[in-house]
Amino acid sequence: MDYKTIIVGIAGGTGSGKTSVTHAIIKNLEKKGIHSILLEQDSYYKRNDHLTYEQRVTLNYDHPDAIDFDLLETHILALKNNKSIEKPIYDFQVHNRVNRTEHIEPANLIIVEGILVLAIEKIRNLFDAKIFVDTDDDERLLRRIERDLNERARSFESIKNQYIKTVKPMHLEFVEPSKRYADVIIPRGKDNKVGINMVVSRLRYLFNKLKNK
Ligand SMILES: Nc1ncnc2c1ncn2[C@@H]1O[C@H](COP(=O)(O)OP(=O)(O)O)[C@@H](O)[C@H]1O
Ligand SMILES: Nc1ccn([C@@H]2O[C@H](COP(=O)(O)O)[C@@H](O)[C@H]2O)c(=O)n1
Repeated sequence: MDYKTIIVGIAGGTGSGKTSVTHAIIKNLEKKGIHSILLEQDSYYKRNDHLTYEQRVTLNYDHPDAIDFDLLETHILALKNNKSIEKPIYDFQVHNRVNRTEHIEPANLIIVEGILVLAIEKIRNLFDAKIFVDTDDDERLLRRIERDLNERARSFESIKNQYIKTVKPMHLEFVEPSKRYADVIIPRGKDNKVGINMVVSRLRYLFNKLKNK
């Protein structure tokens, strides 16, 4: 293998534990002196400045068209070519990007996390390792309800309506079928310490190979 940069994709349904698993991987690698950078698919939701808040609330945020995958691809390729990027910042409470960005410097290890990152062919093809976090639907839903109530300023009614109208159907159409592209499936999310440690070991191996070239 001839890596200049290692790019890892981490997908899974909403509430599956992708973010928690990703942070566990990053933390474990950091302890071993390996710095990685994270691109969250959520940061790449398209701007909807032309819509009112009431209109933005009703959008389908689980369909691939909601996300600017062209910009995500451009940013992954820029980092791979040793160039810095300005990562967008998304605000879930107002359903829109904010006017600030986060400056990200290149690193040898890039992690791209999000519900659809394995579903989109041109993004999937950029990954050296593809991971799917697999958690039971009922647990994912319970976690999502709790999180959206506490962290995303949503009402129970809005969470329920969104789940039935868009989240569940898009999960069945796009997210769940993308599991077939994964190299590694991590059941149960962050509680699966063995699975996480195996991924960390593999990434350390690839990183050391890259460093010693
Ligand atoms: N194993 C777990 N047990 C209990 N709560 C969890 C677990 N994993 C994640 N959570 C919680 O569930 C919510 C969603 O987890 P997160 O890692 O953000 O998932 P995702 O990024 O897939 O939506 C968060 O509030 C998180 O703290
Ligand atoms: N304005 C928005 C944008 C996205 N969502 C939901 O976020 C979910 C993806 O994030 P996870 O951390 O759960 O993977 C996705 O299922 C969207 O429905 C939203 O509710 N509002």
